[in-house]
Amino acid sequence: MAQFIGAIDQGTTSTRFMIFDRGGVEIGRSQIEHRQILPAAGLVEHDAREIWENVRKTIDAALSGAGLVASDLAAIGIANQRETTVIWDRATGDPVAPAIVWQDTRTAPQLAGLDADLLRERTGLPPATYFSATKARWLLDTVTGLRERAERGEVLFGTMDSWLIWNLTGGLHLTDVTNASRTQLMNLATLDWDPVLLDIFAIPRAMLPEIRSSAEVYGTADGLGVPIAAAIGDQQAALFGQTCFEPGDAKCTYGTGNFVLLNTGTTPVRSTHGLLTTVAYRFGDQPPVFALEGSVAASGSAIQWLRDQLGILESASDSETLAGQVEDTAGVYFVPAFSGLFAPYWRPDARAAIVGLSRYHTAAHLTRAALEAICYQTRDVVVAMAQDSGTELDCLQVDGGVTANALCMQLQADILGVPVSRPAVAETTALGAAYAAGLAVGFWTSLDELRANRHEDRRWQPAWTESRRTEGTTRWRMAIDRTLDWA
Ligand SMILES: Nc1ncnc2c1ncn2[C@@H]1O[C@H](COP(=O)(O)OP(=O)(O)O)[C@@H](O)[C@H]1O
Ligand SMILES: O=P(O)(O)OC[C@H](O)CO
Repeated sequence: MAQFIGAIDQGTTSTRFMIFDRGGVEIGRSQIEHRQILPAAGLVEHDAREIWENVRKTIDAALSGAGLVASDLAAIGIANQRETTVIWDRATGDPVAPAIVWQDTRTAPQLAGLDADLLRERTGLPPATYFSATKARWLLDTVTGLRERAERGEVLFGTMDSWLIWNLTGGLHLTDVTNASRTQLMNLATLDWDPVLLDIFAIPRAMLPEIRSSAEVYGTADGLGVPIAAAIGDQQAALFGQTCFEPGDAKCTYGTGNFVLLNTGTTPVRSTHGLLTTVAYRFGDQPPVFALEGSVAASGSAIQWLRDQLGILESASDSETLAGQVEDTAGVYFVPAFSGLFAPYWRPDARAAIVGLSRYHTAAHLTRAALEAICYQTRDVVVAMAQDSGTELDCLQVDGGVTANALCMQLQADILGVPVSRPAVAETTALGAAYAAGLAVGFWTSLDELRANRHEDRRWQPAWTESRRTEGTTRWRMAIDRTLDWA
């Protein structure tokens, strides 16, 4: 059998292809950033064609960089940014419009009048611009003739997993259950498209992909001859890559946003504190495993904003050096509600605010406030999770781009009041997709094998006093209040 597994990690800011061996050790990688298309305030788009080209380029580059060929891969798994919506022409394969990214808030007017209780009951999700349903509807209502073409089955809807599977396999139209659970069109009880939801959002069923499990052979990648054996939303993939296989296991991934997921086992737990109920993974015909999720829209993107829009950082990693020049934020709080506030607040009317500024403050204070914001937002969802599930974390397992920032991880332990643990393989999203694909083709045969692959790289202990933490969280909450009722 081939000795390696490949994983596509198609994220919000970049696309990676990673190659792992049986011990979960990285053997090769390639990564390409794609354009963030920001046509107006609140609008975030991607070029799906560019993303597909980057997938092809990263596969080729990672293989050649590692001195391997496609036949060295036993399978490929896909992890992807979720909710981002692509509609493409079935005959030509061309996207009909730019992909609408999960952070995009253009569909806020659609939220008025939606039945929140019905949506939460059927989908585990509140009404929000975040999910795919309003985005697909917006395209169908806005692109001339698109609705009629969708009803005739001439155009297809998909999240990034579907778009990539379609292109990789030369025309299979599939999604996995974790991605489908983020469209707001799938019923959590039946794990199928729900006719009532399709009616509410006016989505023709003819354009929807078939829902499959997260780990099974869907088809073979054209030109590579390698089975595509997993598709899983990137946050669920990170949960899997962190080996959070038992109810009560949780992780936080810090990328463009923050995403805390708690494995709740085979029974979905309904949130009353602003969290999402979502599918964590489903393997073949085994029962699905569910998760509670706290999704935070902007975390690493606040660092990108300081870099790209304000120009006060050369690179994201400079944030650690700059913020380290000051002892604290000297009373500054930065709430990066660029896309409104997601969990646990769900306030599309919120917009970002920086409060507490005086002439004394410098770029260092602002950058430190951005790092603290990443951590306060995680704390907000961890607190909601404890209220919903009764699970008090004794340690937070972390991964994602921002965890390279040791100062930020120390602040996270300080603000949370529990230790923070980073694994040796920080690319847990790609690793989770690789694990799922490897299990599907028998490359790995048990979860214990995967558990044995996890090693801690570094642990941060809380250093703040309880009173400093209380003061910080109280002021943070006051800053949150100042962002509301704005958009
Ligand atoms: N050293 C760092 N300190 C703070 N933020 C960082 C650092 N390195 C990367 N980031 C942030 O992490 C994000 C990229 O992380 P990644 O896991 O690749 O995200 P995604 O999967 O959303 O594309 C970017 O928003 C970037 O600003
Ligand atoms: O691409 P990431 O890592 O920012 O994750 C995005 C999430 O999947 C959005 O729900």
